Amino acid sequence: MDRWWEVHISMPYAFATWSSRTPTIPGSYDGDVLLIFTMALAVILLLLALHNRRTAPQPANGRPAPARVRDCTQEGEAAQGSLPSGSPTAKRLQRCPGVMLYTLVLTCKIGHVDSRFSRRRAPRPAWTPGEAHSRGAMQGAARNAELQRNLEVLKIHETNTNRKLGVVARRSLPKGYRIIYEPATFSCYQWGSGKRTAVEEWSELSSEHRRHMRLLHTVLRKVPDGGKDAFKERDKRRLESFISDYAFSDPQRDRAHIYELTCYINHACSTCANAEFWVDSDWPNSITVKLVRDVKKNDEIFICYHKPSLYFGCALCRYGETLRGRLGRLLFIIRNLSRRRCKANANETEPASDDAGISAAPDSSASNDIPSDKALVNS
Ligand SMILES: C[S@@+](CC[C@H](N)C(=O)[O-])C[C@H]1O[C@@H](n2cnc3c(N)ncnc32)[C@H](O)[C@@H]1O
Repeated sequence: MDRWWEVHISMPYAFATWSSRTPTIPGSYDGDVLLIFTMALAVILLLLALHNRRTAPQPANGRPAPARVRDCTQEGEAAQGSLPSGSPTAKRLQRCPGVMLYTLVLTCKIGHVDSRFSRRRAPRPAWTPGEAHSRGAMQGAARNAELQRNLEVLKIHETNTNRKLGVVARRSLPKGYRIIYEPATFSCYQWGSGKRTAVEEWSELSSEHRRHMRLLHTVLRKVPDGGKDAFKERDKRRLESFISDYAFSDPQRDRAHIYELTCYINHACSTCANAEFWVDSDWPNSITVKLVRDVKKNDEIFICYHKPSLYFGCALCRYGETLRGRLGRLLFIIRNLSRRRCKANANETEPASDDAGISAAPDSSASNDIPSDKALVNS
């Protein structure tokens, strides 16, 4: 087969792409099965290719096989017909770039996803938005009261999934209930107008305000505190990526706004989301979040992000999840399993501790990332 190596590369990818677009049934694991199958297929093909290379017939004169460097110089000759197309060297040549390229692509793909997880995580803050307010003392009493009202019914909590933190209901709430009303803590131009002003706006904040935002969002701790001059290209990218991940746009789809509590609500598709939001077009661009169905105590709140380029898809039915999202989830499960095993070994003799008592947090059987006393619960 002349284009043998192309089959190696394209087949698993075609399958993986197809599987990532296949809609999944809510609550089923067929997406994971397809992914595992795809990866297994890829590994089998790779092993077959390596096996074929090893078992390729040796030259009759018993001399050792020529080195790959030599093979590669002979590639041109083979292509020009000076080597017989059926010779072992020519066959090996056909396989070598395919296998190498295939391994490279697969490694890059997996490595890319893995790097998101292997980055050293900043320690979780032991604060609540309420506490941060009182520490920062940058907001008026009215704003504090509003935030307090939000926190009476909601809390930020570890979800024990690859979604990390999420917002959970403290008690049962009826459909139509306004769970959040809060003004933006940070605004800038990010989309629409084509200009990005995140760095300028960040630099113009008072140091008290920046400190407050750092307390709220661990990601921002790596962003320099000083003025614009202190910003390197990497810091600028970090700030802009934070805005892209966490900000809500105003109705004009122009300015981006960061909210203290709403920023922690995770995404579900418009069919599965149990809440909806809207942003006021005028300053201070407050956001309102309202329930569109009844929720029980400890249910996680989901809104639809309405963003076109999401890779993670719906948290409940997984609609829109891409291959990257699936691999991310798979890696989280693998890492969590190994972490649980390590913890179990370490605590073999110690009595099991009572966890946060959040029964409905998704996958609550899995180990908690942060100790319960440090969970972001405003009790
Ligand atoms: C606005 S933040 C939500 C808070 C976030 N979970 C945290 O711990 O900071 C958006 C980020 O949460 C994660 N996320 C939100 N919804 C998700 C979902 N359905 N599945 C996986 N990850 C999700 C993604 O990493 C996304 O970039």
